[in-house]
Parts: sequence; structure tokens; C-alpha cells
Amino acid sequence: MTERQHGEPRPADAIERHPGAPAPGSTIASHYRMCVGCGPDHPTGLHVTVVAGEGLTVAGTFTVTDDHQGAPGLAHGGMLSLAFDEVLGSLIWLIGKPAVTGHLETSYRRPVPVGTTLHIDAAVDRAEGRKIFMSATGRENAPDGPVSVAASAVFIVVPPTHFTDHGRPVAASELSEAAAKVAEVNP
Ligand SMILES: CCCCCCCC(=O)SCCNC(=O)CCNC(=O)[C@H](O)C(C)(C)COP(=O)(O)OP(=O)(O)OC[C@H]1O[C@@H](n2cnc3c(N)ncnc32)[C@H](O)[C@@H]1OP(=O)(O)O
Repeated sequence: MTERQHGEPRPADAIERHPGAPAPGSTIASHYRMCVGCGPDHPTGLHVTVVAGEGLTVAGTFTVTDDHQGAPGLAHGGMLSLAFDEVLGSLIWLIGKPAVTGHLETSYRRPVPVGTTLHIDAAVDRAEGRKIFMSATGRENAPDGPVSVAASAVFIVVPPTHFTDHGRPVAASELSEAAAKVAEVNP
């Protein structure tokens, strides 16, 4: 085997759906009740919802409210970026490995008014070592509506201790079933 030269891209690695992944069509529960992206207990969070798709895909929704405005009546770009981070991050439940956002690029194609529901389709494109390359599109008010926002990301697989080493220990009651399952798979 020839050694990889400095700066040379890695060859793509196989990446598969984990056998314990949520079934296609099932909801991927919020991983943390106070998450600003998906937590049901967050008072002004995005309350993003996500459903597992076939293969390494998910479909999410985010409804823009007054709490998410930048210009009056329009979604703040950072909030839209957050919605994409959340939906793309949900793909890790299909892979069954903890990972964090290393790089996120967001392309804003149309203004997104308050009251809009963005339908966000996201997929894993490929993996190279610990890097997982993903992409997503957000469509206005329907799964086949016009594309308002598109994004691509690189998530980096981390040890499960990443979250407690850098964050804080969490009580089991703060986590979703899905989060507990990943902790089980990757103790
Ligand atoms: C429980 C689920 C929660 C989900 C919440 C939604 C997702 C989030 O918002 S996560 C929060 C935001 N993200 C973060 O806080 C991450 C902060 N950054 C870090 O902790 C570290 O920089 C981390 C872990 C990403 C990488 O550090 P480290 O483990 O030392 O990686 P390192 O060994 O240098 O690099 C590994 C590979 O990743 C690549 N890489 C590292 N950082 C990046 C980056 N930012 N962008 C692209 N590639 C990167 C490296 O080039 C290397 O690639 P290769 O193997 O081809 O040479």
C-alpha cells in the first residue's frame, strides 16, 4: 500500500447505517431536552423535528417564529444555519458514532419569512477517516418547495467522552432514548 502524501485527500471509507439505527419513517427524538436546536423544553429554541429516512438520510422541519428573526419578519441567517447544524447532526444517530460539527457552510438562496416551515433533507455523502461529509437542502413550506437554503458540513467522529470532558455530565432524564442508545453502543 502506498503511503498518503501530505495534503493528498484520503480515499473514501465505507460508511453504513448502524443496525440499531432508528427505522426509516421513525422520529429521531431530541438528544437533549434543552438543546437550542431540538430541545422540547427550550423556550425560544428552534424545536427542529427530524424523521429517519432510507440509507443515510433524514428529513427535518423547522418553523420560523418571531423568536428567530434578524430583519423584521425574516429569519436570521444564524438561526437557519443552526437548523441545518441540527438536522445534519441527526445523521449521526443513523451511523451510531458520536461526532461534532467541524465545518458548516450555508448558502442562502431566498429570504425566509416568519411563519415559513423549512423542509430540510440531509444526507451523508462520504467518509474519510474520522471525517463525515454531509449535505442538505431546505425547501420552503413543502418537501418539493423552492430551495431557500443549502448547506454542506464536515462532522468529525469523537470519543463519547468528548461531551463530558468539554461539557458537563448529564442526568439520564436530560437525554433522549436515542442518545442513551449511542452511549450504549459506544460506551
Ligand atoms: C450529541 C449530539 C449533539 C449535536 C449538536 C449539533 C452539532 C454541533 O453543533 S457540535 C458543536 C460544535 N462543534 C464543536 O464544538 C467542535 C469543536 N472542535 C473540536 O472539538 C475539535 O476541533 C474536533 C473534535 C472537531 C477535531 O479535533 P481533533 O479530534 O483533535 O481532530 P484532528 O485529529 O486534528 O483531526 C481529525 C481529522 O479531522 C479533520 N478536521 C479537524 N477539524 C476540522 C474542521 N474544523 N473542519 C474540517 N476538518 C477538520 C482533520 O484535518 C483530520 O483529517 P485527516 O484525518 O484527513 O488528516
